[in-house]
Amino acid sequence: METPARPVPVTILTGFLGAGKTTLLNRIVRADHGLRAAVLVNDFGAINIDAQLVVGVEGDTIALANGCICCTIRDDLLRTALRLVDRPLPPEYLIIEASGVSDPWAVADTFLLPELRPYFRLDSVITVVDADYVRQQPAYEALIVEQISAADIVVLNKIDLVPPDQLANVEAWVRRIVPQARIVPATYGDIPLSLVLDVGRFQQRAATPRMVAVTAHDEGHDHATADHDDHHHDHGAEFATWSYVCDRPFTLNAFRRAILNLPPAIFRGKGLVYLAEVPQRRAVLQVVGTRVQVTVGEPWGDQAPQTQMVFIGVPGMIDEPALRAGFEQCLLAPDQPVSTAPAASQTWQRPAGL
Ligand SMILES: Nc1nc2c(ncn2[C@@H]2O[C@H](COP(=O)(O)OP(=O)(O)OP(=O)(O)O)[C@@H](O)[C@H]2O)c(=O)[nH]1
Repeated sequence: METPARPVPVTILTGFLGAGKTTLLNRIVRADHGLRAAVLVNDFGAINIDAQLVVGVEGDTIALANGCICCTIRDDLLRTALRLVDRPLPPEYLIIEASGVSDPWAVADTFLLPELRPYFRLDSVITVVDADYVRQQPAYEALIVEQISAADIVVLNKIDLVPPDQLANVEAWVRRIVPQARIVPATYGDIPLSLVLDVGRFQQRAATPRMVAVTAHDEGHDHATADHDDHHHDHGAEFATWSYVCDRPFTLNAFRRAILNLPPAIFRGKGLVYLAEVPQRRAVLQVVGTRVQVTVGEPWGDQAPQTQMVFIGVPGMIDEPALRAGFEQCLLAPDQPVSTAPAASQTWQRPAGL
């Protein structure tokens, strides 16, 4: 394999489940950057929903599902990256959306391996933070802090959902974890492209030792630092995923009930939904904590209508038969009438206490 004249710049998008990485990625790929970009999307669940939600990439979108590129399917990342540069027309830019459970240090490390180093240049690690929800995940705070600590740029997202004093608190908390990073407040990942692509921030800090500030749950008690070099663990122990696929349509009202009845142990859900009320279009489900969005999206096109959903939650607390039974009850019965009024996009609120 020939070494390219200019190594391909790599941007790693990271951040906890539901923070807004795919939303930001969509903005980046739709923007007018004129680059032949390849996009690599990693979903922790068995189905790669995110790759189906990324639209309009000039080059291509490659899905890496059923594991995390920082640990269980790290070799897939290495092989895929090598295949990209071996193409007759290699990409001019590579954007990687890591799964919401991944450790960005480990993803970055892969690009520093001797196999990849000649072909790629890490440009920056961008960590997307959900300003509304980030402090409400105490069980996963260590991972969230690790993701933030790897950032060259923090996109402080969802500022539309938080009052100014909460925003100031979250920003101060982020600043304590990663004092050297640039922090960019945003709504729906709406930030200038010049702040995220080809910014060369990774190199600037490459010489500094990798020390991660670990914060206590109690605000203001930031304490020791730790070296995270060998942190390639399997996330299977920390997160459980469950997927549901079905070719028959749901009715919207029953689906709404099933989603609002999801157990609190499930804090993330996403998928494409085949709804009887809008059979010709893909409905997109998004569950982040208590917030649920169902958006009526693009026509199914060549794809046969099919519900594909992934749910992520606390291991040992997801009753799969009960979940399956709940969704089977949403299926349209053969003689059941369907509302002729087309279903519009909806926002629902799950009960608090999640
Ligand atoms: N209100 C609000 N919602 C947002 C914002 N940004 C993203 N969202 C919504 O948050 C949900 C999750 O966004 P995604 O972009 O899928 O999040 P993600 O980080 O890719 O999630 P994972 O794939 O689980 O890691 C979607 O319903 C988005 O529409 C924002 O700034 N404000």
